[in-house]
Amino acid sequence: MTRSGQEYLESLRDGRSIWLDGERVEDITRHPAFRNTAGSIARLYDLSHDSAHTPVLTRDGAHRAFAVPRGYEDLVARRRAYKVWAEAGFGFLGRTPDYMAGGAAGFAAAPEVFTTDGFDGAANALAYHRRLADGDLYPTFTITNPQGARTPFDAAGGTAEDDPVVRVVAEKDGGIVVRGAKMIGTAAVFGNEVIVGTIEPLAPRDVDRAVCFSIPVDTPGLSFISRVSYEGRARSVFDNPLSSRFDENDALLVCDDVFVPWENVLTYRNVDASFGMWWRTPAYVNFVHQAATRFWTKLEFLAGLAILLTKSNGTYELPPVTQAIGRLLGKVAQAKAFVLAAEASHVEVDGGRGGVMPGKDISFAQRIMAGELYPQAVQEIKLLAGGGVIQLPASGEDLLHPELGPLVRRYMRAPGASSEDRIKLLKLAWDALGSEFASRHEQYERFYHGAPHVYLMQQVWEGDTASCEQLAQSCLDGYTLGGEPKAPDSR
Ligand SMILES: Cc1cc2nc3c(=O)[nH]c(=O)nc-3n(C[C@H](O)[C@H](O)[C@H](O)COP(=O)(O)OP(=O)(O)OC[C@H]3O[C@@H](n4cnc5c(N)ncnc54)[C@H](O)[C@@H]3O)c2cc1C
Repeated sequence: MTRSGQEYLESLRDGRSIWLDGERVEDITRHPAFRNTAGSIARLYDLSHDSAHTPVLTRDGAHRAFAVPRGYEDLVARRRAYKVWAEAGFGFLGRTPDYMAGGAAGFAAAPEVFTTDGFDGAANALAYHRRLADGDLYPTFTITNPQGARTPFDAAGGTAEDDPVVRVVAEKDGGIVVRGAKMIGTAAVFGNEVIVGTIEPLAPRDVDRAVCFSIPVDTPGLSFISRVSYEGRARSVFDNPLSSRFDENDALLVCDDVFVPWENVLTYRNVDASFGMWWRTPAYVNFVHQAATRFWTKLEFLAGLAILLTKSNGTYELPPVTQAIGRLLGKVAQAKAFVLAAEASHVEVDGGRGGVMPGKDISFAQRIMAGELYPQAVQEIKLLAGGGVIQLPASGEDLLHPELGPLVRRYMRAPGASSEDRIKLLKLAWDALGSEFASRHEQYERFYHGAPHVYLMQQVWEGDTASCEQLAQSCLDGYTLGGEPKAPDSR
């Protein structure tokens, strides 16, 4: 059964080890650096119990993202569910519970990928999916090795003993002991379970690092070292409307000799399965389905912001400004088209279990489009915004000050809008476009699905280079020096 927001918040009060700025955070549901975002996530859970949204968000009592899609209609239904939560966070909550839920459904669609010589993780992968769906748990993941420690540490001049990357250090009765760190645990501090794994290809000698497991966030020895909290720095919701409520957090995950029971282990000392679990199951493509829907929503929000901003600045009707809005709407349509096209080009999942997944080449290409398009859209809107987003009172409280308030109200306004409305709009715009929170979002959209040198190469390896090449070659084959043109081959 889906949980209520209150049940979700209670699940976070479990003694988890979260460090922020030298402080061990006692209760993230009450701490000023986390509580509003925890509340925003709780509202997502409550939406599942809102009769207007229940049929869209749930299926058989669980969130739709946990269901293994069996056909095109299921993919469309899942996207509609993704869209409801994406809109609730205006596209700024990337790792809502439905993100990894789709990944878990991907594991369940192809569990045979987890069966390897020496360790069979298939039953554990299915149990992981069932556990999450039945408990409506919030899963997240950390599958990136800390920069600077990617090659085996001893090969790079350190000792294997000092390797900072998560690795197996011992086998014990009933499980394994792991030690090391992973980056970047987005929203991990808000989750119930976290997957620790590896998405990059590993060399055969990396077997100690070739492990993937999921553990409860309050597991002894597991801690999270948070980056600076934008929510914690926010002055108020009026002053920082996005960062004060949608700061999903990023944290370094540290396993200090963590015991992991065998039933939580998905892959064990196997470089091929640890890599393949993301790529040979629909997990990654399912991630993109959620992320692409959220990205489309975020662009809708940004385009809307640009329209409101330019209307408030009195520039909306100027043809070059209207054209810039047209360009932004074109980007929105492009983002939407990737979602619809990936669904329309769905394929059956290998293994004959009857599952389907969004088309791989279009899903993979979405990462290229989004990583390039997001910074362009932000720049475009900043150019339209001008200086008003900077020339703002330090706090909305200035409006309430007995001496200063009347001055602000008199001199900071636009035709047809009160100074309060204009300041409110401009503060929202700067939080979305220029704040530290906004800057993190630019980095997020560029990197959260991997770095360009990885996904661009992958597009070539996985893409249909042959038919593109063949089409160009058929043109070349159609004429010769001094010869008669031939009729093109029918393809
Ligand atoms: C905001 C944010 C949130 C994230 N959330 C998560 C999360 O929740 N879970 C998770 O597991 N990961 C997460 N990540 C990590 C993300 O997966 C990685 O940042 C991404 O895979 C890139 O790896 P990297 O950061 O090590 O960059 P690098 O691989 O170091 O790449 C950085 C740059 O170095 C250059 N470069 C490096 N190697 C090469 C090469 N071989 N050839 C050419 N150029 C190269 C390129 O210019 C590249 O753009 C997040 C990242 C960000 C920024």
